[in-house]
Amino acid sequence: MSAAMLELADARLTYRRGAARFAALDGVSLSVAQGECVGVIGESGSGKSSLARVIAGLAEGATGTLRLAGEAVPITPGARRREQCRRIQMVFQDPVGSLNPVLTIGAIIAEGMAIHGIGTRAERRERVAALLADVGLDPALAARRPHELSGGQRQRVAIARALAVEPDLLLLDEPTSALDLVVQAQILNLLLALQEARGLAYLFISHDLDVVRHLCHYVHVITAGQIVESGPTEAVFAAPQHPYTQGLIAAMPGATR
Ligand SMILES: Nc1ncnc2c1ncn2[C@@H]1O[C@H](COP(=O)(O)OP(=O)(O)OP(=O)(O)O)[C@@H](O)[C@H]1O
Repeated sequence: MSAAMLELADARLTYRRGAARFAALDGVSLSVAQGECVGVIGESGSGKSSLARVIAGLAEGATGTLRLAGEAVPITPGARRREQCRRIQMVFQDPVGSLNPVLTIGAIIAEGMAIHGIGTRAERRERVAALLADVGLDPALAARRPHELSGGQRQRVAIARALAVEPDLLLLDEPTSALDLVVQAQILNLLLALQEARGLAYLFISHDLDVVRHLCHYVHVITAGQIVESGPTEAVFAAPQHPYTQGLIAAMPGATR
């Protein structure tokens, strides 16, 4: 196994609930190697999105330590250097809400490259066309706007936008949950192919156990802001140790009870 691309240690995030404090993340540690897909599974409210937000540098008040390829990266929003932000990109669940409706697809994909000073305007245009082809879309779609695309096409655009700035780590937060099953399978296969071609590290967050089983090498199970079980995906699915994991797997459609 190659050296860790992402190392997160003792991540904590609390929210205020009236006068009380509530721990959405309660000491989470995990790592992802280059070329590896690590899954995080748990039910709604277990802390999965909070985890993604902390790693992406979007969670005010988060504590813990984060390293990318051995380099310390601040965990607090606003403290990261632009170059550090570039290296971690996120793909969200909702491909409608995450794409700016007034921009063309080409502008959406090129925006990050411009912010990070990648290429000239002409080079960026060329790169947009290549990225659209890489994610299985017609480069002519660059001139369209998000509302003219299907849900699956929009999610391909979101992936192209993330890849445009050449990240080391992709944070995938329920990237296929809003899609129907056929399109979901196509997007998962695309993610697998892109990972193989580019050696990316993926942190894949999902409540969908089937999807995680299909895609991830290693899996963490989270509940109430804590990881309660971790292991190679097949081992965890074949012989879950923690009662919470056992319950999740027993509740899967098609599980033998
Ligand atoms: N801004 C916020 N203020 C207060 N509580 C919050 C906030 N965001 C999330 N929470 C709470 O923190 C806990 C973890 O939320 P989080 O969104 O991380 O869970 P999740 O596993 O991603 O759930 P889902 O799959 O439904 O998105 C939940 O109990 C949620 O209600």
